[in-house]
Amino acid sequence: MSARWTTAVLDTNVGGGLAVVRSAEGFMVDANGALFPRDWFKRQEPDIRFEHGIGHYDGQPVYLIELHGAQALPGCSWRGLRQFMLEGDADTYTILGYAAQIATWAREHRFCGACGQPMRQVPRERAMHCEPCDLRSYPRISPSMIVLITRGDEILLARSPRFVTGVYSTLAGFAEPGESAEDCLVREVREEVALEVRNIQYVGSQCWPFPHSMMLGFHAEYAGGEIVMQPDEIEDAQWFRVDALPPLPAGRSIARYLIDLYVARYSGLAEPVLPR
Ligand SMILES: NC(=O)C1=CN([C@@H]2O[C@H](COP(=O)(O)OP(=O)(O)OC[C@H]3O[C@@H](n4cnc5c(N)ncnc54)[C@H](O)[C@@H]3O)[C@@H](O)[C@H]2O)C=CC1
Ligand SMILES: [Mg+2]
Ligand SMILES: [Zn+2]
Repeated sequence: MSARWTTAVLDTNVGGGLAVVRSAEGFMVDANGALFPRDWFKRQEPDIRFEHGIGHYDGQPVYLIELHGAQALPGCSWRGLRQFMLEGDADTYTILGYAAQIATWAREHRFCGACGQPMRQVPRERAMHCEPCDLRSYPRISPSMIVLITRGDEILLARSPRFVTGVYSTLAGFAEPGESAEDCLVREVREEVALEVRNIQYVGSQCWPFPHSMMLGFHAEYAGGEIVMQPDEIEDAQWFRVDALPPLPAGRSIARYLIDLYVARYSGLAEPVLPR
């Protein structure tokens, strides 16, 4: 959230406001950015799959419009959410991150998981509803733990084969049913590098809309064991001295924040601010 952006469930039958436009190719942008006058956009006869009213930006209603295909409009192009995370301003990224999660959920909950019938948007609530089953589906959020493990002037960083070449990051993993956040953290650390940790401290959280994680960030101290890398998941894991770190994750990630925070505290520098 920011001071300028608040989420809301808006009536799509009311005209006006702004639109963010999404397709499988990402979000539509032109020279003015990713927010379009909604009535103007609808006059371009887009092939709309669905529409949700998602919030207010500077008091103006904002709608998400999802298209069937990546139609080209003059002067417009498509840009992925990751690019906005890396390069966009914080407000635009927050709005599009939220829109992307609503779009993912709306696209994946068109039919009831119990009976297979089409679901309908519930007015004034962010939910899809199956009438015969009286079943509601809400946007999915997946809790994920992320932890920086330290050993004095060394920190543990690892590479997944999915990462950008050369980049090392903190360990992370999705919570399973039946686990506390701390249980999950201990299990993930054992699975990925076979180490034991102690003094688990919660640091802060971050929404990570790729596609719907809620990152819970922790710091933990090394307690024992030798690194054994999990096949397929972990390509490399090493202890790095705080003054000799490898290429790190993007500045807006909580992974980077956890690393920067520890390095700042260890070196007596000013502490960074957790990006939202
Ligand atoms: N914001 C940040 O700084 C960072 C965010 N992340 C995010 O954290 C999340 C977890 O990290 P990973 O190491 O990839 O997870 P992980 O260590 O649990 O392994 C991924 C595996 O978990 C399973 N999985 C996928 N979606 C799931 C879900 N919703 N619930 C339970 N299991 C699921 C799949 O088998 C997948 O291959 C990812 O979304 C990743 O993008 C990871 C590192 C940094
Ligand atoms: Mg992992
Ligand atoms: Zn049903």
